[in-house]
This record gives sequence, C-alpha cells and structure tokens, in this order.
Amino acid sequence: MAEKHVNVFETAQKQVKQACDKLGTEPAVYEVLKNPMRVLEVAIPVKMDDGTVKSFIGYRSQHNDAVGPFKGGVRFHQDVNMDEVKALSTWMTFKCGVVGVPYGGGKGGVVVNPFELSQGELERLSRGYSRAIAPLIGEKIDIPAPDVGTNGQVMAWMVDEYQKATGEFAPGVYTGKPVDFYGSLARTEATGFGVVIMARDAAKKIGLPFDKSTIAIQGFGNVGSFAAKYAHELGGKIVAVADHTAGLYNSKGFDVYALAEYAKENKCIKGFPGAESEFPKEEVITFDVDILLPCALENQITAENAGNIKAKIVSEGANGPTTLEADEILNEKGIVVVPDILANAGGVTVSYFEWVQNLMRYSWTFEEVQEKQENLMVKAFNDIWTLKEEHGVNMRVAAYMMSIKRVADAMKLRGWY
Ligand SMILES: NC(=O)C1=CN([C@@H]2O[C@H](COP(=O)(O)OP(=O)(O)OC[C@H]3O[C@@H](n4cnc5c(N)ncnc54)[C@H](OP(=O)(O)O)[C@@H]3O)[C@@H](O)[C@H]2O)C=CC1
Ligand SMILES: O=C(O)CCC(=O)C(=O)O
Repeated sequence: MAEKHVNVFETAQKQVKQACDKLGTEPAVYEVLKNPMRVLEVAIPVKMDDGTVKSFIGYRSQHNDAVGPFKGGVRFHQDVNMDEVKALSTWMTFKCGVVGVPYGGGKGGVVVNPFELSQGELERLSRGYSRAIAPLIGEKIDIPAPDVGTNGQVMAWMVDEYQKATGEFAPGVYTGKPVDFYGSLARTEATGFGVVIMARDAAKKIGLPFDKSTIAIQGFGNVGSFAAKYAHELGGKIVAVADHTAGLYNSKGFDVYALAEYAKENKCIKGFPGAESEFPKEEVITFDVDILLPCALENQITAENAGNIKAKIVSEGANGPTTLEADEILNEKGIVVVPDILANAGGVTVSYFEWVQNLMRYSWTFEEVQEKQENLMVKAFNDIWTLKEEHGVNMRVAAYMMSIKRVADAMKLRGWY
C-alpha cells in the first residue's frame, strides 16, 4: 500500500514517544519534549542583481536547551518548511545527547534554491538571515552551523553580520567556518567520516569484512562525498552513487577522488566519465550492495522501497532518511540500521570541538580532532549496541533511550518536571 505524505515532525515526535514509553519516563518528559521551546519565522528582503527586491522566508527552531545551548545547522533549500525545521531541531537534541556533547537541539532554514542565486545574492541573503536571528542566538545561547545548501563561506558571512548586529566579535556563535577564519580542521570531513566509522563498526558486529564490501551512496554533497572517500580508504568498493541528477554505476568501484573533483566543478555527478552506466537515481536505495549510505534528504527509504533493500547495513548520513513504516520493514528483514542521530553525529561533534577551540582561542591538529571524534563516536556506538542487546530493541530505539535519559535527567535537575 502506498505510504501517505510523511510529515517528518510527526515522525520525530513518534520516535521520541516510542523511546519514552520503552524507558517508562514520567509523562511530563514527553510533554516537554514533544514540541520545540521556541520557533522563529522571519521574512528576509534581499536586493536582487536585477534591481528587484525579493522576500525569503526563514526559520530558526530551538527545541530544547536543558543540557546546553541550542545547536544545529542552517538549511538553504526550496522545500524547507516549518515542520521540517522543527523535526530537524528535535533530532539535534537527541543527536547531541547520543554523543554527549553539552548542547541542546536547534535548526534553521531558508526557503530558497541557493543554486539559482548569484554569489552576491547568496551573500546578502546569508547576512539578512543572520541579522534576523541575531537577537535569539549567541555563543552561549544558540550556535548554528552548515547543513544542506550552506557551507563555510556562508558561516563566515553570518559571523561578520552577527558582529555588526550585536557589536560583539564572537566567532564561536557559528561553527563549520572556513579553517582560515576560526574553523576547525577536520570539520568539513567530519560527518562523512563518522558515517563510515559507524558502518565499519556495524560491519564488525555482523561479521561482514568492510574491506570486501560493496557500497551504494545516495547524495554526493558534503556528507556523501566524504563518506565515499573514507569508505574507499577503508577498502570498501563504491559501486553505485546517486545525486539529484543521476544514478551512476561502476562494477570495479569508483575513483572517488575524480568523482569528487567532477562533482565540485559541475555541481552534479551526471556525465562523470568514470561511470560504466547510468540508472534511475531512485534505484540507488535498492541496489544489490552490502552497505547503503543514504546521505541526501528525508523520506528516501519508504514503505514502497524498503522491502527491496538488499544491503545488510544502512548507516544514515542524512537526517530522517527512513520513514517509520520503512523502519519496521528493515527491522523485520534484520537489516542493521545505524540511526541518523548516531551515524551523522560527527558533524556536531566536531562543531563542538570547533566551538571549544574558539572559546580557548587555540587550535588542534587534524589528527587530534579526528581521533577525538572517532573515540567519542565509537564509545557511543558500543554503549548503544549494549543497550540494544539488553532491551531487545533496534539501534534507533536504543539511541533515543540513551539520549532521552540524559536530557530528562538534566530537565529533572533543573526542576522542569
Ligand atoms: N553537513 C553536515 O555536517 C551534516 C549534514 N547532515 C545531513 O546530511 C544530508 C546531506 O547534507 P549535506 O551533504 O551537508 O548537503 P549538500 O547540500 O552538501 O548535499 C546534498 C546532496 O544530496 C543530493 N540530493 C538531494 N536530493 C536528492 C535526491 N532526491 N536523490 C539523490 N540525491 C539527492 C544533492 O544532490 P543535488 O546537489 O544534485 O541536489 C546533494 O548531492 C542532509 O540530510 C543533512 O541534514 C547531517 C549531519 C551534519
Ligand atoms: O554542526 C552542527 O552544529 C550541526 C550539524 C547539523 O545540522 C546536523 O547534525 O544535522
């Protein structure tokens, strides 16, 4: 039966409810966690290159700050909407809880296709958004970062505009900045690296040799391209890749460096000469591989395609790629799903390291940062695996159980319930 349109905020709420029930928390815990504490909607007027003025709608959702300041990326995409931003901010709260970084959850977004803007228009929009949310954010209040459609340059403009709005030079108010402007080494690579480390450890658990495995990747932006690089460096063979424009196949495994270079230059993978053949991009999800890395957007693994998935492991680089119905199907099929709030937590983990370095006005080497990231994520993976075995639940429920407990304990100590 075809799945109805899936509202990702309802998905996030149900995931939280399921874990609260499993933990047996007091009803007040879900009552507090089911909605973001604050959601801001702004209209950002931007002078376009042709002299007209266009107003863009933006959001910032602050889900929960019991553990620490709100934290989470800013998405520039034409499909951004308030419910999506609310869901993404909810997932951030529990993602931070999973890896134990001292933050709550936040997320922002602007309804825009950034590829249709000139560089000047993109800068004016980024500055306008930063000005609009400046009263609600701060180094110790709410710390945005990059997500789909934004990058280090956008963060640098936003820091500069925040300073103009508040008079305060506070580089730690945004993370994911360029390394030459208060960014951290290994942040750009962090999310994709983490997705692969988690797939590697899941493979160990089920006795699948990662260095003999075949891999399919959906999405070839920041997360997908670095996931490809690290999976290749660990000996995995990336045979299928898809972005918004095409699905590409190479039976011998892609030259991931050449593909990344091509995608950077052409802003898509279609036409890459190193592919043997092209296939419809949707089919990447059901490709005959050992490991699937969804690294694009929400609701990609659905009730329609989940039954045909052949991979033994799914490590979720994207936020919310799997619908609730699909999750049940994967569970029944015995597929190990490393949930988004663990698999893609490398981004916020290294954002945390960037923030710490900013506050200390100090910097660590690439190797130091990546080692700290790996240690933190591997510990979270093992703790969640143990919890999963103890309670007979899947990794997603176990991850929420661990995280909700941390947030609930902080709320209790603060006297919120
Ligand atoms: N950046 C980060 O640090 C973090 C990101 N994430 C999550 O990872 C995911 C990807 O983010 P990021 O890599 O930063 O974003 P990017 O904007 O860098 O890349 C997004 C990629 O997804 C592709 N894509 C979009 N829609 C589809 C589709 N229908 N089918 C196939 N590919 C598609 C895009 O293709 P095209 O360009 O052709 O549209 C692009 O390759 C998001 O869910 C994000 O929230 C999670 C944690 C941290
Ligand atoms: O780096 C961060 O602070 C958050 C990244 C993000 O938006 C995410 O993990 O979804």
